[in-house]
Amino acid sequence: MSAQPSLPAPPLPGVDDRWALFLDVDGTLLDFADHPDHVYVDSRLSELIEDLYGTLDGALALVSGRSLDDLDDLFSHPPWAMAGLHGLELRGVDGRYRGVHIGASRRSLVRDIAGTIAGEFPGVLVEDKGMAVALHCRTSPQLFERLRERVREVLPSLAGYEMQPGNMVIELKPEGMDKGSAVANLMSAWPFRGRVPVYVGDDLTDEHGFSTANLQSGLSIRVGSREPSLARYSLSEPAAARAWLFRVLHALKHGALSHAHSSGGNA
Ligand SMILES: O=P(O)(O)OC[C@H]1O[C@H](O[C@H]2O[C@H](CO)[C@@H](O)[C@H](O)[C@H]2O)[C@H](O)[C@@H](O)[C@@H]1O
Repeated sequence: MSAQPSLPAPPLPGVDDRWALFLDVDGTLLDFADHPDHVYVDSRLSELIEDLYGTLDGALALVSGRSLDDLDDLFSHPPWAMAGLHGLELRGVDGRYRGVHIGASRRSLVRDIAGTIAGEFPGVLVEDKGMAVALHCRTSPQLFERLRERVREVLPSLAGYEMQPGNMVIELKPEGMDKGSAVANLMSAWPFRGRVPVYVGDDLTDEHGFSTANLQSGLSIRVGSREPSLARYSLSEPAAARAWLFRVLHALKHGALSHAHSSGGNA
């Protein structure tokens, strides 16, 4: 497959632009670590998100493959809206929870099957996320394709579940929701309704978010260089995404910084 032309860096908002920000977490706001628990949200990042949330009158959401419980721990129980487990869990800015429910016996079946597969692949780590389970191979990336094939084999015994590949991870998750649906859902109500959706993400699951942003005349911003992508803009890495978000905050509050004063490179 031929490479896509390189994507431009995203624009900054004007002070009167009514953006709604949808931010993926791992690989976008946070640099990758070898273990899901080894990531850290420093005070600079949490203050940045808090400030953006206030400046956007609440129109900011995290959209992640992590569970809401995990996001609450990482971001210290924030007030902003969050979609967890790729949209299977959704909590609005009003604190109301809407989510898929999967019974205990099904959860334990999925967990058991994932545990069996991990046992066959030394180096693969199981992350139990409740109704979804992730099999991580970041420390043994050569296992990714075999792991994907093995998970594909067990899918017929897990009706209602689907395989979700990601960055050095293969997940088993209930069908029927994705990040794009979560964004569309949030965009249908206050404080998001009527704003321009701006979706920033790095992974395959974020393509659904890019699609929704594009459909709603918004901005789709890919972090990294994964191809192909529906994104129309790009930032090179999480550090560039964070630097761009600082400039977005400044632009919303005071107008865009001149190039000479902007910090951090992007695309
Ligand atoms: O949608 P996201 O917020 O990007 O979450 C996607 C997955 O992120 C986590 O896994 C990824 O980050 C880990 C920590 O850096 C890394 O070790 C792993 O290889 C990555 O795939 C999280 O653990 C998953 O549950 C999320 O689905």
